[in-house]
Amino acid sequence: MNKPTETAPPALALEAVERRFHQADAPPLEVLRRATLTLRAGEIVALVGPSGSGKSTLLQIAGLLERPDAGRVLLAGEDAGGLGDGGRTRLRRRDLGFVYQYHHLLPEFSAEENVVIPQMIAGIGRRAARARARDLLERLGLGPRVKHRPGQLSGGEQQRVAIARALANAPRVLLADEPTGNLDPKTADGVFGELLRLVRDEGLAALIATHNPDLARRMDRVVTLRNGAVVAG
Ligand SMILES: Nc1ncnc2c1ncn2[C@@H]1O[C@H](COP(=O)(O)OP(=O)(O)OP(=O)(O)O)[C@@H](O)[C@H]1O
Repeated sequence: MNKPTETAPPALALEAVERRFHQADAPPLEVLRRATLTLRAGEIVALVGPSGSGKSTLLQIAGLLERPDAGRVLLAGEDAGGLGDGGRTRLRRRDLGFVYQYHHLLPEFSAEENVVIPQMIAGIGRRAARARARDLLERLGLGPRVKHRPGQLSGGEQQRVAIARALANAPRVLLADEPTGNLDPKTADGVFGELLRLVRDEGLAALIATHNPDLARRMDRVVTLRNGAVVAG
């Protein structure tokens, strides 16, 4: 196994991240309180905690989709805090892939096109993008389905396409929010296994929020959030 050297910066680091939401007639809601966590290259980490503990908010901030009120987010050692919106978009496109509970695939495009399009947005030529899409979809067992549109695929197949799309641009870090939460338990188990295998094969780091303790146990490490603070991990 390729071990990163001790001096390599973590793939993702959150340092004392705070996020609060203002409320009309009440003190601000403190959603993240000095949340700190580090993902080493290739490490797969479960993010768990009760409903409302701040998991989705933390993933939004780690994914550079929201800014923290305090604290820092570093991707491969690069501090996203000092960047403008353009720089953050560049970093997000280069380093991050996302999988959500609902797949958000483009319904009028085939499975293959759904995986090709984000690559073309990133400047990759159509031929290379198509080869990458085919490879990922085949590795997810979707070889015979690449020309199907999302509406012609099962829920598990749609979520596999969403996984291929997230990995298409070879990100450094995968962020996932209940990636199999919308599937029945048996399908969820299979899709989750595929996700873990592909993430390991590609050597990515991953931070995956889940309510499912069985899925959390299959990851390298578990980080627990309670009331917006990291209490274990
Ligand atoms: N934009 C917002 N404005 C106000 N409050 C918000 C906003 N986004 C999230 N919250 C609040 O922040 C808290 C944490 O929400 P978050 O979605 O991060 O929790 P979670 O751990 O992902 O929950 P779940 O497991 O139910 O998905 C909740 O109390 C939520 O109502």
